[in-house]
Amino acid sequence: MRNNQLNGTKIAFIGGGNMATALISGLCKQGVEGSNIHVIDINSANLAQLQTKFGVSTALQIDAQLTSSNVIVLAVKPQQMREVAAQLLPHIGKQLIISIAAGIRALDLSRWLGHHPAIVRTMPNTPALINQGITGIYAMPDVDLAQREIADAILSAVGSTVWIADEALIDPVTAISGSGPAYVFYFIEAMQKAAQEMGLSTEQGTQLAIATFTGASQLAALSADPVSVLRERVTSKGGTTHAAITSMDHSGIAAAIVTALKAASDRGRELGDEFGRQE
Ligand SMILES: NC(=O)C1=CN([C@@H]2O[C@H](COP(=O)(O)OP(=O)(O)OC[C@H]3O[C@@H](n4cnc5c(N)ncnc54)[C@H](O)[C@@H]3O)[C@@H](O)[C@H]2O)C=CC1
Ligand SMILES: O=C(O)[C@@H]1CCC=N1
Repeated sequence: MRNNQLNGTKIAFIGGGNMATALISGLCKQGVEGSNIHVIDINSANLAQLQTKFGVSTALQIDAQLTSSNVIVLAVKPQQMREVAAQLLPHIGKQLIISIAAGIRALDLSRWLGHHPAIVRTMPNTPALINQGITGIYAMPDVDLAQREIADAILSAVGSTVWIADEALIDPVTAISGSGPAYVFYFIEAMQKAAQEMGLSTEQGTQLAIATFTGASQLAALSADPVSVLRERVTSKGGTTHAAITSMDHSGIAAAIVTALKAASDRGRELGDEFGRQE
């Protein structure tokens, strides 16, 4: 087993959708046995797929196997979290609870779970599907070191992790990297449209746009220079890039992006308020 931290750890998921599937796939690639993973979902088709693909055990509702797990990952939508916590409450013991839901605050989840102390709130993203995810992680003060290491090992199975000391900053993390893949896809879609309008084929536009994102991201990751310097190196005086960047500046694109990401972060906080208030 490559990930010794998780050796023998029994992990249960409530919610077996997109993000849970990415995490389970990453865990299995890390050598976690499917027999150590249990998934609860109300959708039997999702469960059948997970069972076939990863050899995990499954159930349509909370059962003894979930109760005997060491870690429970809550991977349902924020709107379902309160109801799931209520179902879980009578069955909960000393398990480490990891939530991946946007907005839902650790303290609210803890209260819904009878003041359960071991709550870790995380924000992964969909590149987890190809082991290139990045996850922000916050742990409540009573989560011990061994539990923090387990949480880190689970999320590291699908990419890298960034620990966040102040839970309020998980909403900005959600705005940057949780929702972030959608902004990148949005930009790629715009580049595809421009390519097509200027006469390139759909295939050519797609290939050019995606390879440019991959190459530029890798360059930014590997270069010792700041991203602004990398941008300046592309931007010849009086050249083509200068024409595009000047146009973007005139349209206020950078400022609009900052405003948009703040809206995402605000929405995360609102979700927390909306569901945290419910008693
Ligand atoms: N999709 C994304 O890019 C990201 C999503 N998240 C968070 O991950 C969580 C899950 O999102 P996705 O996987 O995208 O959603 P999804 O809709 O693919 O998965 C949710 C799953 O929960 C199941 N479910 C609903 N009610 C249930 C219940 N009472 N008991 C058991 N299972 C139940 C559904 O059948 C579904 O399979 C959300 O809270 C979201 O905020 C976090 C980071 C990124
Ligand atoms: O849009 C959402 O609410 C979720 C959280 C981050 C990405 N998707």
